[in-house]
Amino acid sequence: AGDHLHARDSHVHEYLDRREYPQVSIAPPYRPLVWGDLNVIHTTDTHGWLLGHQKLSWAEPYYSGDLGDFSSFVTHMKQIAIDKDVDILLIDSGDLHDGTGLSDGYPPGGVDAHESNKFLERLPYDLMTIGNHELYVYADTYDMYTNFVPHLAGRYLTSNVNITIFDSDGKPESVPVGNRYTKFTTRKGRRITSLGVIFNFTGNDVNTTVQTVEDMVKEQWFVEAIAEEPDVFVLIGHMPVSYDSWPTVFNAVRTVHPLTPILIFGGHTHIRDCRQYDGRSMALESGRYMETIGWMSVDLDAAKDNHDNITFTRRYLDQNRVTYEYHTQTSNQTFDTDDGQSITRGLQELAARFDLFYPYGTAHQDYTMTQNPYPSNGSLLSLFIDEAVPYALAINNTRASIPNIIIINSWALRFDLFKGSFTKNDQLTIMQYKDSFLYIANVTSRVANQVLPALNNPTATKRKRDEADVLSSKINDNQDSAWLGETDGRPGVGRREATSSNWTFGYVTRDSCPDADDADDTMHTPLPYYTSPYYIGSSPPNVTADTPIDVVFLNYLGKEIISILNRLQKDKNYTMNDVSLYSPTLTDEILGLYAQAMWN
Ligand SMILES: Nc1ccn([C@@H]2O[C@H](COP(=O)(O)O)[C@@H](O)[C@H]2O)c(=O)n1
Repeated sequence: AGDHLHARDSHVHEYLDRREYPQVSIAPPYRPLVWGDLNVIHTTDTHGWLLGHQKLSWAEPYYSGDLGDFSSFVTHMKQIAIDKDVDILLIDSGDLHDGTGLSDGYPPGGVDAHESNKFLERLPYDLMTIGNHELYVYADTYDMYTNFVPHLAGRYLTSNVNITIFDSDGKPESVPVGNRYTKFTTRKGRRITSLGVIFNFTGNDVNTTVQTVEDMVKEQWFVEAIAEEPDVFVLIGHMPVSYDSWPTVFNAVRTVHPLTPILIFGGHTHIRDCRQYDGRSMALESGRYMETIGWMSVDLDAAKDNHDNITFTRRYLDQNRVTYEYHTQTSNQTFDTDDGQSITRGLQELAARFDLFYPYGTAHQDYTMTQNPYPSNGSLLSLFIDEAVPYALAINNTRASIPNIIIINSWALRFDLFKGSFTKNDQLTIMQYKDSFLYIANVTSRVANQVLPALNNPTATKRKRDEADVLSSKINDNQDSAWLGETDGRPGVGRREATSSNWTFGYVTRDSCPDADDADDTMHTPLPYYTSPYYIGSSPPNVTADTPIDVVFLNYLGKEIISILNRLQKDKNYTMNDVSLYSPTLTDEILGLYAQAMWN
């Protein structure tokens, strides 16, 4: 234990020294940002990645900035805006929870992201909104409502999300988590009206409410909020800018104000994306996990008193110090602000306090979500469902000798696993949900083996697959297809390790705004991308068709499994009463148990 603590402390100090000088060479942006008279820096789906990406497999070094660096960047950009005498806003589109040890590695009795959010409070956000990950667990929403939202002083917007709170007599009251809308005036005197909208999310916890976007725009408060014409509408939301409900909000505003400029900042699908719903609007989505910082600029003064299309620019910045120093014309010596450095130190201390450097073992290769096909040796999904879950669930389990099939949703896995030390933080970046494994006993192997194909069948999984297809088609749209030719016939091609010859790997975006190929701030070669099924399962046991086996699944999938079983057979009507807990082991413990046993 002494060695471990020593290693942990030296890790903190090494980190603080090392980060200013990236260990590998990374390419800088290739041209300055274009500024307008209103400019916006945008984050979304940060999911606790406040220390950025610290691994060396490509393209991780491109996202190696941390929230302290980002804070310094924002401070410099605000000063540049003052020097240029223009406006600048800082906006976030939600999903602060669920993603790394900083948000999810809290000790028993803690609340997800309570500590990591204290660092976000120190950034000068002008507008923020709520994501679905703020709504899976009531305690998280309540923590946002009580502790986080007040810091935004009326600018945390939840136009269609309520929380039910209880007074001392237990009397419930449903209230907006933040404000439904806000109106404010910028430093340069521009009048802005803002809303904060979430997509039609249905997985929220009891005592939280999500109103559909279609119903929201019919509300009297909405009609009144948009009635007065501002200089510009800035609509933010945890809602994808493509293939979702932004047009409903946009059209509701446009009907009343045919010419008012509209800026939209979306999120949720974790991609770089852009749309223009008309010539006087732009909608931007800025990726995920502190990989991407979005930039939008607009010339509003030129849009006054005419019907012309408005000039917008947008850019997807890689989140690293080289990017930040390039755009602020600073150096390693002049870049850091005191507050930025204090945020970095505080995050490192939090990581040490949560014991996030605790090593479970050493991985001898990378396992990826999308850079290797599923199934394959390099696929994280294969490692998880074929090896890690069967191993971890068999520990101290009296049912381990009964044949089973284990089914999970592949999106429960959230990030790649990289070669090298596998720590508590790595475990939580890959699988942070505290979902449990349930089972239904005595399903014949014949029926059990049909469950997975039926779940992945297009009719049964229409809604989920629609989402998945939209996402993967967007990702494919947004990836240069060049690598397909390059890697064809080399299915095991893995994530590249950092060497001088491959340092340009990263995002290659093609979005749906003008100059569609021109929005990435740094030029890259794309990494491989493979799609995988939404549901995956362990190998079926080698037993006869009428052998009774256990169907094991994540609690997240309970209702779907029951309804599929009832479609596949008519001998028994399954209900939740047939479901029991399979193992006390939760999803966020699986990989640590496996690594401890297999990677030491
Ligand atoms: N307890 C949970 C909650 C969610 N999931 C999975 O995460 C997906 C949502 O994440 P986004 O970042 O896309 O909002 C959801 O579709 C589930 O697959 C889970 O497994 N367990």
